[in-house]
Amino acid sequence: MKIELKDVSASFADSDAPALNDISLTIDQAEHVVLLGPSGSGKTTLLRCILGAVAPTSGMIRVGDLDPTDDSDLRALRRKTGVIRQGNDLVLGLRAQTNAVLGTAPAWGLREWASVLRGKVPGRYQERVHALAEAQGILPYLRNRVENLSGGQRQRVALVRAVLSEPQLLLADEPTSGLDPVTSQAAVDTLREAKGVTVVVSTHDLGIARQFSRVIALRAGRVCFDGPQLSEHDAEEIYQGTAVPA
Ligand SMILES: Nc1ncnc2c1ncn2[C@@H]1O[C@H](COP(=O)(O)OP(=O)(O)OP(=O)(O)O)[C@@H](O)[C@H]1O
Repeated sequence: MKIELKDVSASFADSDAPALNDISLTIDQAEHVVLLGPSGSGKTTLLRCILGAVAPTSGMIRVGDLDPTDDSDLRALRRKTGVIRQGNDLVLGLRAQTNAVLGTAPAWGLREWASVLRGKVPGRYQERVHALAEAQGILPYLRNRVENLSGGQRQRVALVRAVLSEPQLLLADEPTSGLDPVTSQAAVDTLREAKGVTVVVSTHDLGIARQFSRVIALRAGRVCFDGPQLSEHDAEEIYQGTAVPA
């Protein structure tokens, strides 16, 4: 899905400075993009605006032909989008494998619901859940309740859930936080393998950023870098605050 933002600003009631300040950018259908920027620079807010979870105070957003601020478009947008949130949002009390299939629920019939209620993975998802869980190193934990998993294991369950629903858009907010280098790379590989899917990943990890062909950096709610390759010098500017707002 193509993402277009034009003059988008967003503010929160209890903050003086806008979280996003006049952002205009286009992310093409099937493009893979990394969002960088210091803590508080607006990365999560930008992802939430694209998802329709935060309404901009001004400006225009289109995701495909959908308007995230329009309630009637929002359901369709959410169905087409896989999301990995910071701190994730798994359903406690359910097994990892049940959480992993929850993103596919809109497509379930009675048979799938019956499987899930018995704590099983519906037949048509079994092979893919197995493969994704194996790639993420969480196969041994699939039957565990998610509250008994480590933070990094939960993070990977959230990744499997997001990818399993075969979204047209993947929004991943710091999907590798809390992961060791090996599992972090496996998570990045899974995101990069999502061919034909528009992928937007926020991260603080410059090593991850360098694996993506486009980096968009924010500073104080503004785009301060938008380019294909991130040099040491660019990274220094982004984090020292000397990059000139676009
Ligand atoms: N729900 C909220 N209510 C009030 N202010 C908020 C809210 N969410 C974010 N903000 C503010 O908006 C600004 C941008 O926050 P945001 O979470 O988008 O930054 P970020 O770049 O994702 O940060 P981090 O890298 O620490 O996750 C910050 O100043 C933050 O305090």
